[in-house]
Amino acid sequence: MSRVPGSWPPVEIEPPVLHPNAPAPGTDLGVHFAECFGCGEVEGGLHLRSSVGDDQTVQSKFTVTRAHQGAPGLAHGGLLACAFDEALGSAVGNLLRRPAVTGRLETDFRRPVPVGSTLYIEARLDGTAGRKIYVSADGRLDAPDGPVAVSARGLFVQVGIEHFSTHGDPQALEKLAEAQRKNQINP
Ligand SMILES: CCCCCCCCCC(=O)SCCNC(=O)CCNC(=O)[C@H](O)C(C)(C)COP(=O)(O)OP(=O)(O)OC[C@H]1O[C@@H](n2cnc3c(N)ncnc32)[C@H](O)[C@@H]1OP(=O)(O)O
Repeated sequence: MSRVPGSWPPVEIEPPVLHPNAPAPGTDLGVHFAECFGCGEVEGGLHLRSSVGDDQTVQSKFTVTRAHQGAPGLAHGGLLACAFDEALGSAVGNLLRRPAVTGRLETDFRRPVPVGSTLYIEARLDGTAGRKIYVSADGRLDAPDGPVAVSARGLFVQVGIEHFSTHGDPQALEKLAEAQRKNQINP
């Protein structure tokens, strides 16, 4: 359920088709990039942890610390949006294994998220339309069946791998690709 007006996805979509090498339900997805603010070992980062769920979902967990505050004792909304960007991106990257970036991210903040609470995020693939990949997620407080505190929906746009080398850090990208080849993760 969303408070954002308009139907979702906003265009006619194809059902998502999982990559043949997509990890099976239950697989721990680990860290996709050690310096990622969402899932890496970054000081003050979100340290979000994800695994594959059933029915084309990724389940993620993120514990709010004092480093994530906006108002005293409460999570900053922008950091919560970051957690959803990561969780949605993880669903796209791991289940479809198509290189993609966030084009649009909408968030509904429905309950305050206190420091010390853990957000249980379920991200699901909604559908694709050419290069456009539609995903959505709910984040529940302190338990997988807790009350929904934040909902999000996003459009990811498939890009060529040159997007990352042209606009990012090609050397770091090559190092990451090498590590992934060794671990046999991602194409
Ligand atoms: C295992 C991996 C785990 C990864 C987890 C990490 C998750 C974190 C993900 C991120 O945060 S990525 C970083 C934040 N995003 C960016 O930096 C993207 C910056 N934007 C761009 O680079 C370009 O705008 C973009 C690649 C998204 C699109 O540019 P393009 O020139 O390639 O495509 P174009 O603008 O023609 O858009 C393609 C389609 O998407 C649509 N589109 C793009 N942006 C849109 C938007 N904002 N709203 C609605 N539709 C949008 C656009 O209308 C069009 O629709 P049609 O095909 O129907 O014509």
